[in-house]
Amino acid sequence: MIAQADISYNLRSNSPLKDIASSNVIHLAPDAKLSDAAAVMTQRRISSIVVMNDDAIPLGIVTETNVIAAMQSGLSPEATLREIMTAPVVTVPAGMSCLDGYQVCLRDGVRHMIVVDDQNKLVGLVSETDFRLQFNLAALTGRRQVATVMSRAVFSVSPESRLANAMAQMQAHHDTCVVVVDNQRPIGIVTERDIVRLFAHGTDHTDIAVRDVMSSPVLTVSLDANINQAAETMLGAKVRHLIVVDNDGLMVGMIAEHDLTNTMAGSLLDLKQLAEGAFLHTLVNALPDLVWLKDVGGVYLACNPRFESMFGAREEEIVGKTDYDFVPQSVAEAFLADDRRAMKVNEPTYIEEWVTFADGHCELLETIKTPMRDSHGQLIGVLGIARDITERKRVEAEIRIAATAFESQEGMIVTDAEGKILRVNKAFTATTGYAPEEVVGMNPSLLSSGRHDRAFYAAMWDSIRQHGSWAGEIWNRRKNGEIYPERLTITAVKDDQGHLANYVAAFSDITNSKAAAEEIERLAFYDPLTHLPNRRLLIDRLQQALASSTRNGSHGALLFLDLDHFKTLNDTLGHDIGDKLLQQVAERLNTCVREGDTVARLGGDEFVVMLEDMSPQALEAAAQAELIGAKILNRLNRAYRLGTHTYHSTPSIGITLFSDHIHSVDELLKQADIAMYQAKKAGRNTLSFFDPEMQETINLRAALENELREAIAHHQFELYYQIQMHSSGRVLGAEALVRWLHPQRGVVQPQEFIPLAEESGLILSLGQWVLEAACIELGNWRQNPLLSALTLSVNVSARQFHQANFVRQVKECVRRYGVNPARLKLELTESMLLDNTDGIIASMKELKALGIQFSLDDFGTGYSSLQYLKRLPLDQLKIDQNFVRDIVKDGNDEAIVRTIIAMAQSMELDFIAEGVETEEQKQVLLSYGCTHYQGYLFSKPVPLKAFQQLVREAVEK
Ligand SMILES: Nc1nc2c(ncn2[C@@H]2O[C@@H]3COP(=O)(O)O[C@H]4[C@@H](O)[C@H](n5cnc6c(=O)[nH]c(N)nc65)O[C@@H]4COP(=O)(O)O[C@H]3[C@H]2O)c(=O)[nH]1
Repeated sequence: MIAQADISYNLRSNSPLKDIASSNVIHLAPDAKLSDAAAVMTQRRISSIVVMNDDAIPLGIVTETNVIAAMQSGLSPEATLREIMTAPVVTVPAGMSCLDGYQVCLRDGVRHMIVVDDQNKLVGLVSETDFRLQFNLAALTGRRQVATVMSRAVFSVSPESRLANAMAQMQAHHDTCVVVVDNQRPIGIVTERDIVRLFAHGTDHTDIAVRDVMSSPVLTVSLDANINQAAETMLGAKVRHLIVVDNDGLMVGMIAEHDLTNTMAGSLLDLKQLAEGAFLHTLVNALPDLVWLKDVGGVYLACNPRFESMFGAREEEIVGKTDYDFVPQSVAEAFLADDRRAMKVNEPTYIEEWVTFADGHCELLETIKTPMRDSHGQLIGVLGIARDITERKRVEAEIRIAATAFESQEGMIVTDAEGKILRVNKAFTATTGYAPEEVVGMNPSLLSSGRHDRAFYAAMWDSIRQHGSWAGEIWNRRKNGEIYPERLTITAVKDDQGHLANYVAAFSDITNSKAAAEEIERLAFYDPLTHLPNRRLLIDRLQQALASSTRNGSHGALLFLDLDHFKTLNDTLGHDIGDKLLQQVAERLNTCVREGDTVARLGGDEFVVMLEDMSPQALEAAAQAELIGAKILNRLNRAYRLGTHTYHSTPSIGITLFSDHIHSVDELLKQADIAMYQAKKAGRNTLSFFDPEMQETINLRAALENELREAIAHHQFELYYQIQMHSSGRVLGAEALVRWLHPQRGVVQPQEFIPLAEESGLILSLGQWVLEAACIELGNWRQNPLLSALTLSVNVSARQFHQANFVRQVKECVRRYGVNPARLKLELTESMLLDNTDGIIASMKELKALGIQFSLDDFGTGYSSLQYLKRLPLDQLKIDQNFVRDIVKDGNDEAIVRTIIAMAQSMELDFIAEGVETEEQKQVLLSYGCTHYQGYLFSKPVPLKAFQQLVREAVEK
């Protein structure tokens, strides 16, 4: 236990030597004489003299012992100090602690210590007394009795003994004094100082009795006195030896100053060692690190509690064992290999290793293995200290990851809570042009482009405050002044206490992606040829316009434009020229409307102009729309320069108004389209407003188309037969005419559905059905003598004939139903023969080769030239009923009929007049040589049975 009071000794023992060294050092030059030294010692009552050169460097020391040794060896008093001094002398630095200094004294067996400065120059001299006084060790060891410290083997002489003899004894025993006793009672003492004094006075010492030189009376101290008292006595009498006597005054020993100091200092050192031991023990046990010591053979010598937890065993269970007793063999071998390496390289070795503890958890340990040696330098084992660095490594890894993430492709800014920039990354510099040192400490607002108003930033900071982050697109400014768009995310970062600590901003320059997005938008929403909004964008805007007109009650208008005869331009001058016209039309349209209005191209030659914010009054709005429509008509009517061509184009414009959500976008577009169609019908190059009645017609048509589709699917058709007669009353054959047996409406005439079937394409399946039905019937006729010689004419529509597989269809029918091909007559119309003439002729020839006949219907209504007709492999011309109808009254028609007949005759074609209703007509025709007739005069088209009856009646006549 260290008493509070002892701490002061401790502190004093730590004070530097220069504090206790006496600076008033008696010194002589090395050339000084032995006699000088003895004289100085005697005069000044000192026991040593420092021998020093002119530079104040101590060269040696001359003590009383040196002087006496010189005397005994017979050296002349004239001998120099260089010859007798102790050299080299023990010097210690002035900054060394008193305790350490004293330990040097003990180690080197010297009683004086020369203290030097950095340049090795003399600072002072420290004696044992100085140490003792400094340490003030009396209090520490005051209770110890003199008996425990004194030396019992005291050399003593009788008063009559010769001094020479006494000196020889002193030298032999390395004693500094000899006690003169008389019957064991100390009566005097002869010290080195006494002898030196004699020498200084030049007294011959060889034959003097000690009684004559001894100091007397002698100072004694009793056996049971404590050393404190002994020390005080010595100090008071300025002596260095006390004779210890028993209660009877008989000498039992001697105590020297050296004994006192040594004892006291020894106590102090013990104390220090004790304290150091306790300190080390506490330290090692309190350490969070694992600490252990193994001998060279790997046997545990010690460990701390933390280490105990690794093996799950107490220190006493670990000591004396090896790693093999606690961990798997491979691990033990690895541990020992590290130990051996540390011992081999003889310096601390660092190892990082994952270690599994007894309780199963793992730690990453950073282990330092240090070879340990004893005070003689002998290797005694390995000291291990291991620290858990699991968390540190994790944090390091996180930091590394964070650092890597920080240096990402995105620009990063980290600010403090006040918004001052703390860090930026390389991507930041690459994007903004600012080096880190230019922005650290600044506010990120230095990047502001000026494109956003206060409200924008206020909303941004509101979001960060409320939700902890903000993300969006922002315009910023680079160092070179260029403004660029970036996608920015700002996140507020809080510390462990939840206080705002930083803001982290991550951004990427989206100049390129924005341009790409704009390009994509352009492609998605704009027509690449004219750069006008396309249908999608128009629909989008129309929806918005509808919503806003509903809100504010204003009208809007849709103008649907179609360029008249655009197809002809394309076909004649080519698509490039057509495209040029479209581009110029687009430009002109744009000049006709206001900023907020939309000009769109739907495709082909169709444009739509959408006008907004027109009058809430329908009539007024219509007038406004008409005005714009007229303006457009006017502009588009002006001549176009298309390459080298000057071209005139006219549009047909349909207009419809809108003011609320009653009509959908699609309905409105359809209305405008219908109106445009009306304009076309009205002669083109005009504008027409949408007429609801027309829409009704169109709706009906649409309904009819659906019904027709159904009818085809469910075979709601029947063939009627109109008889064809010879002027002789002989039946020639019939024309098959289709009828729709409508479930509600009854028999529907072909005029009501054939044109629609043609337009919608349904004519293909309908035509196929007719052909098959006709062939089935013709097949049946073949077996019937009444009918087998008759010809059946079947109407074939243009679209039907142009089908690639039409010839095959006909052949297949003829084959399947056993038709005599010569009895099948296909009726073609003149108009259908205008396109792809060569293809048609080829098909006709192929069918004709089978024996199938061809009749040209409606002859005379078209523009067929004789030249052209001559190329067709026809069998018959049909004189259209329009000419027959008025043949009796109209000279014109009569002339036409005669011409047709003449043509047919010249081409050696058969000919038949249709629509013959009266006997008169028949007679006129007959007078021109026309002997074949079809018409109500003979019969209307009738169902099969009725037709057969007709034939029967005709035969019977
Ligand atoms: N006023 C009057 N009319 C007469 C007289 N004689 C005949 N007709 C009518 O004139 C039309 C003659 O047929 P088309 O010119 O081929 O004209 C046909 C033909 O172009 C077409 N058509 C009829 N059936 C078919 C068919 O199966 N396929 C195709 N593609 N078209 C057909 O429908 C048109 C009309 O057929 P329908 O209504 O049956 O009308 C028939 C017939 O009833 C007459 O003396 N006076």
